[in-house]
Amino acid sequence: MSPVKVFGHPMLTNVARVMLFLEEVGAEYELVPIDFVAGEHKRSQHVQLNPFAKMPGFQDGDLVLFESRAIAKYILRKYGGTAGLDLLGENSGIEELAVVDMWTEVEAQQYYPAISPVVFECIIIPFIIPGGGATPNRSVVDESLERLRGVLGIYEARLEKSSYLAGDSISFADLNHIPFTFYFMTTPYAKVFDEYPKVKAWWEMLMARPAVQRVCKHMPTEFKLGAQY
Ligand SMILES: N[C@@H](CCC(=O)N[C@@H](CS)C(=O)NCC(=O)O)C(=O)O
Repeated sequence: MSPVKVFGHPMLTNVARVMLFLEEVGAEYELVPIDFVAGEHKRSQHVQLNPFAKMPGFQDGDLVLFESRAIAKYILRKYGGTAGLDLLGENSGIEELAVVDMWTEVEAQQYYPAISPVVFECIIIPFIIPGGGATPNRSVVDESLERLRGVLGIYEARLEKSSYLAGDSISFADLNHIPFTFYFMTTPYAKVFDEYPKVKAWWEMLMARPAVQRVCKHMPTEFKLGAQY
């Protein structure tokens, strides 16, 4: 049977998220490149897969999905059992499952809104979006860093009690932090994490995972104006 297909560019955060979970479960997949600089994601062929004209698109036979976190859950439900990975906590009790769900929401509702403006201002707008080049908006960056410090303080307290956010085993909630944090760590503000030793150690544990390393090698750590990624 043909492998599942991921449509997008592997350097993009939400494409990387989907690839990460495919790599974690060891599933076979095909990455179908989309030239976003040329606006290929806005053309009808891609819009049939993702009506919001965003990446990734995802196809498994007749099933077409968009929204990277939902795709990632599908991947874990389809292949996680064979891989012996219960990252969603579905084989545990409803209490453990609820804790994974809670920290998964924290990533999407608290962490992502705090960290992403810094990544947008420092990397995505100046270097990746075609026609970029704008310098970072200082007040957006400062406000986001303040918000991020608030979130990281809560993570620090949590990680004093357990190795990972949802307990002593790694979960979906932890791994969802990879794509944006990876790029944040290439900004001049990476040292914010040094203020939170438990968070820093947790991040290093996540980065040491072979699947994470395989996906992150497609994500640049240096950015230049006019470079083709
Ligand atoms: N919530 C969506 C966000 C998708 C998204 O914004 N993808 C970005 C790449 S990481 C994109 O397609 N950007 C191109 C554009 O907005 O034109 C998801 O998680 O899949």
